[in-house]
Amino acid sequence: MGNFSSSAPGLSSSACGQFVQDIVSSNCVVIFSKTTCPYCKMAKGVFNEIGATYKVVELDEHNDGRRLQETLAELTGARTVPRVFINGQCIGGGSDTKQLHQQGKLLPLIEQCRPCCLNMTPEGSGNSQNQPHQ
Ligand SMILES: N[C@@H](CCC(=O)N[C@@H](CS)C(=O)NCC(=O)O)C(=O)O
Ligand code: FES
Repeated sequence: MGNFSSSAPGLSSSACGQFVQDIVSSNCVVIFSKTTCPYCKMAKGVFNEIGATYKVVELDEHNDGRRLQETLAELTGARTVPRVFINGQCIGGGSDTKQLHQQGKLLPLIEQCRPCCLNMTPEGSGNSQNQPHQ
């Protein structure tokens, strides 16, 4: 038939919710982003600066990007990108990320993630002694 791309849903909205939950619970930092978005670049830049690894979902390259954006709007109260999650919690967008960093509050949030999920770069002074949990 060939017409299944017109309106056929990819992920259902509950599957989108599950997708988001899975990603944010298995990665310390997750950025839902669009490749062309300067605010998204700003958010990534902040995490690059502090040497934290992060998982990126580029909504403009994802088959279900629009649906995921709706899901994120429902979950976080804003349908803008980026939507940044640390340790399963949405901390807001790009400006919020930058502001938390300027206030010195971003790193403590990342440090609350389990150390096994935290990949700090070794060059970071004094931050290389994360003790693994048993
Ligand atoms: N202050 C917000 C601004 C984010 C924002 O305005 N994003 C716009 C694009 S630049 C957006 O997502 N618009 C809705 C859309 O693209 O669907 C932040 O820093 O995250
Ligand atoms: S600046 Fe345009 S998509 Fe974010």
